[in-house]
Amino acid sequence: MDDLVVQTDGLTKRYGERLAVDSVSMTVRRGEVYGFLGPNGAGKTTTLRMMLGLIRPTAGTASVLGRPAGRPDVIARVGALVEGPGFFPYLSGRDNLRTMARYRGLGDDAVDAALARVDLTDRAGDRFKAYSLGMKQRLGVASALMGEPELIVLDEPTNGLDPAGMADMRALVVSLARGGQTVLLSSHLLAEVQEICDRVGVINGGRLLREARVDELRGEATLRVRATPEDAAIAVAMRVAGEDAVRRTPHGLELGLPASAAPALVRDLVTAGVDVHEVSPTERSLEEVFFEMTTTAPTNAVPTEARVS
Ligand SMILES: Nc1ncnc2c1ncn2[C@@H]1O[C@H](COP(=O)(O)OP(=O)(O)OP(=O)(O)O)[C@@H](O)[C@H]1O
Repeated sequence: MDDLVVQTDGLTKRYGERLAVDSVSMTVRRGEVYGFLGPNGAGKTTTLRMMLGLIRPTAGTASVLGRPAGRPDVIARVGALVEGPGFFPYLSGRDNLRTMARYRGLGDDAVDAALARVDLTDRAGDRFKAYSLGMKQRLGVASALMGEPELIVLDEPTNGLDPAGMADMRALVVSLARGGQTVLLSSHLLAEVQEICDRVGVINGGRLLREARVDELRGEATLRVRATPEDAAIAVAMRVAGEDAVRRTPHGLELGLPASAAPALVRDLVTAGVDVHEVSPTERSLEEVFFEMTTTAPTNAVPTEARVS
């Protein structure tokens, strides 16, 4: 389908005994920022390398822009920064990019546009070896952006950056997607993924545990309410939110309502003679969801009862 930029089906990579990627089926849609999320060693880089045609899958398939991964006509439409490109230390940033641009059949205009995009124009004449880590990282991203590729694949793009550099990189990724490009990035930083991604695939132990929109993963927002008498509060809450959307917890009531519903709810509670002590919106962070997922989901580990002691 045209709006599927990446589609993998049962993608698997085995290194000897180690199953680095275990039957991953994922989809990246046109124009989105897709976060490939997982702890160190989860299988992110290996999956990305298979998508780019850098390594062969042991089993399964990956299609990119509707074609089998790694075909020359696809490579030209994909920009990637996976495990850092090799830059020449004694060449300037601009000359490094020019060398790559020639190889890809691109002109100097593509180099200048990419340098401007990552805010490196002023320092483009400096030797690569004199760049800070953040500038090196930005040059790497610039190399992926040359030629306005339809899909940009970035492996841990904020790795090694300071907080300001990370914020710049996030803003850049968001602006790329706004401009119509599709971005697939891997990260182990949940807060980052939560902030900039539209959809995420969560991978652990080589397995794709879940693929969903960030807001779906986090679940619906709820309102936590402490009010007395509680029975009267429950009656009002059920009328406002519906019977199924009211839960009694040790910390008070939890209602399946967004924060915007709080003022009207408080008015109704007070009108019914209920004392309201606290109303606070609660939203699970992706970190909580991720932690739940990676600690409760089945893994490749041998079940305890099957172990021989
Ligand atoms: N060439 C290789 N030979 C053997 N094992 C490998 C090879 N490449 C990766 N692996 C193993 O496959 C597993 C997945 O590695 P991968 O680099 O894909 O993880 P990752 O999610 O990208 O981790 P990180 O965030 O640390 O980069 C790891 O256990 C790793 O040791």
